[in-house]
Amino acid sequence: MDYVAEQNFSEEQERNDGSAGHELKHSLDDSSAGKLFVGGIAWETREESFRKYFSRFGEITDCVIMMDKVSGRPRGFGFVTFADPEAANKVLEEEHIIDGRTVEVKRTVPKEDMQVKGSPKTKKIFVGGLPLTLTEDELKEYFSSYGHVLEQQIMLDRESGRSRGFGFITFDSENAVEEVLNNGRMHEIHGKQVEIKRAEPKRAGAENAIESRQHRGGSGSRSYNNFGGSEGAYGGGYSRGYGGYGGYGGGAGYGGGGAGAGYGGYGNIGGSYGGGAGYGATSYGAPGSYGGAAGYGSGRGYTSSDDGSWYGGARSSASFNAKGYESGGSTGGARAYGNGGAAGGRCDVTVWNRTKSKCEPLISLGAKYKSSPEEVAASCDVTFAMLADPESAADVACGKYGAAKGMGPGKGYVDASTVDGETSKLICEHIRATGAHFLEAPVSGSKKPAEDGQLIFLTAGDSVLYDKAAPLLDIMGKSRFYLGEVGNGAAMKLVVNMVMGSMMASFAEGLVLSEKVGLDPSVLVEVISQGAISAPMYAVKGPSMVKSSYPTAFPLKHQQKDLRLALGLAESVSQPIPIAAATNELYKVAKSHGLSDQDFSAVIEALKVKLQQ
Ligand SMILES: NC(=O)C1=CN([C@@H]2O[C@H](COP(=O)(O)OP(=O)(O)OC[C@H]3O[C@@H](n4cnc5c(N)ncnc54)[C@H](OP(=O)(O)O)[C@@H]3O)[C@@H](O)[C@H]2O)C=CC1
Ligand SMILES: O=CC(=O)O
Repeated sequence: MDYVAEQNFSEEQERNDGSAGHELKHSLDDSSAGKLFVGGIAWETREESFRKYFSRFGEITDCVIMMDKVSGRPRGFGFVTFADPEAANKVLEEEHIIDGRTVEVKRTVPKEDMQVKGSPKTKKIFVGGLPLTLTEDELKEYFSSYGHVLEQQIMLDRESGRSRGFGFITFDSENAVEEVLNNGRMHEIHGKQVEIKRAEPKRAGAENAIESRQHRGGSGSRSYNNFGGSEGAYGGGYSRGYGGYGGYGGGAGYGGGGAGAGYGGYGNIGGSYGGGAGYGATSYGAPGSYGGAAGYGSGRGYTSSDDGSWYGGARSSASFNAKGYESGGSTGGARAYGNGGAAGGRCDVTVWNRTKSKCEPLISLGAKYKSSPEEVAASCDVTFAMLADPESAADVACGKYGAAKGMGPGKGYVDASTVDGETSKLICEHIRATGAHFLEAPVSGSKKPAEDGQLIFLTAGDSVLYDKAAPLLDIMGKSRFYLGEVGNGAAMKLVVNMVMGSMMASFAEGLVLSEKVGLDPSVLVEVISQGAISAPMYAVKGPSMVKSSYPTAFPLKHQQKDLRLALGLAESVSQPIPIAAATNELYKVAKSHGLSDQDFSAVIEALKVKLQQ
């Protein structure tokens, strides 16, 4: 039977992992009588107003709104502790609206109570944060001191065969599990702190996860995908509506078959659980991350109360329809098909692509088709676009039959294309002129992360649309950043891709040079993957680069476009970026050798050409 990690909740961990600079004044356990969990807090709510609101019920001894440690943004939930437990009881009797948003208040439960009530006895444990080089035998050896190990398992990435940094141990008795946990939740194995949790049958975990999604979508409340470390825990123990995406790493691999459900979670603890497709060998989105809301995208049963739409359809700038997505080219298309994506039945999808045939796979899965961006936008509440470049993005949004023509008050346009800030602002102007809202939302993450719902959205623009589109973004992505004014999302994306393009070029140089001096480039890939400069990108692309094979995930022409736009961005602030400038030249050479539509890793061919000359 498959298992998921036990879901329990530790506010202490939440604070340590995710609360920016808030002192932990007292533990969850000694304050639960007067302590309440508050979920669904508006992004704009500050601790001051939060405290003020609840102070009408009695004296508050502590209150906190949890912050995402990476983005510094609020995570949509917090805690308030009253000196008198009676005050907490009063709070629980009423409905609460803070800054225009109905919040959900629940009683907290002491951790040990929760474990007693919520943790069935089990002979199996989940072990997360394993050193990637640890073998199953070594794992067994460590735990054998606690009891007889019947089975040991380290989960491997399907594509690379590498450890995903987590696994399971099955003992022959439940006592052994208790022994392990009596020695603490964190154990040191081969010099690394690993996390232990009770495993429980997958069915329960999956149900929890689905429940979470339904709650989220159904209530239309904000999504909590950034809950990170305690996300799964949170859902399990408290309010399953808030982020309970149970388990580890999910997405592609473990849990598969629609049960990314079981293994999502572990967003921001830091470490390297290799969560989801992201950390596994499938992408280069978020090394070292636990995968955020991994599994989220891949779970079935999510229903959104918001209408949305995507442009896209395979290889298009399609637009999707309410409750759906677009797909677009390599990335967009993948999203629409991927893991129970819109076309997989969770959302109504309307698509458009200038090449209609590319929409066919989506149409066959139930998507509606409209014959122009204007028509898509007119029929949907939220329209997503993902176009090749600034020119096509502007044309599809602002052109003759462009989306802006179909927009109006109450609607929203989310542009996920990678473009420069100026283009984004231009599109924004056209959309806002109709009374609609605009959000730029370029993504980090390629075809596979898109399929697995593991994209990272870099958004900026109208926050009201950010909130509205959040449930849809969370189907497609594992995390989202809201970066303020239009242009900031574009800039962030360009900086990220500037780094990525240079990393790839440098890696390519290493491969070519190693071969030239008589080394085996495959060994170089292995050496790099074990050291401090390892990156999922190298592990994923390296083996095929060694074989001169470049299956397209991120087209080389787009990488060069991004470098070009990054150079423009740097120019606008007189910032020298000499590495990126040289890298750009290399990609230009690759393009001139007909490699535009190959994966950007094909940039290595430009070096081969040069060296031969
Ligand atoms: N692929 C990836 O890994 C990632 C891509 N991105 C970015 O996302 C965007 C899309 O990338 P990707 O899907 O890979 O690109 P593709 O080249 O695969 O797809 C581009 C899409 O744009 C459409 N298009 C191009 N020109 C026009 C035009 N003039 N009018 C209307 N539609 C047009 C194409 O239509 P048609 O099918 O008819 O040619 C196609 O649907 C790019 O900005 C890219 O930088 C961001 C992150 C990752
Ligand atoms: O923009 C490309 C990506 O992989 O991210």
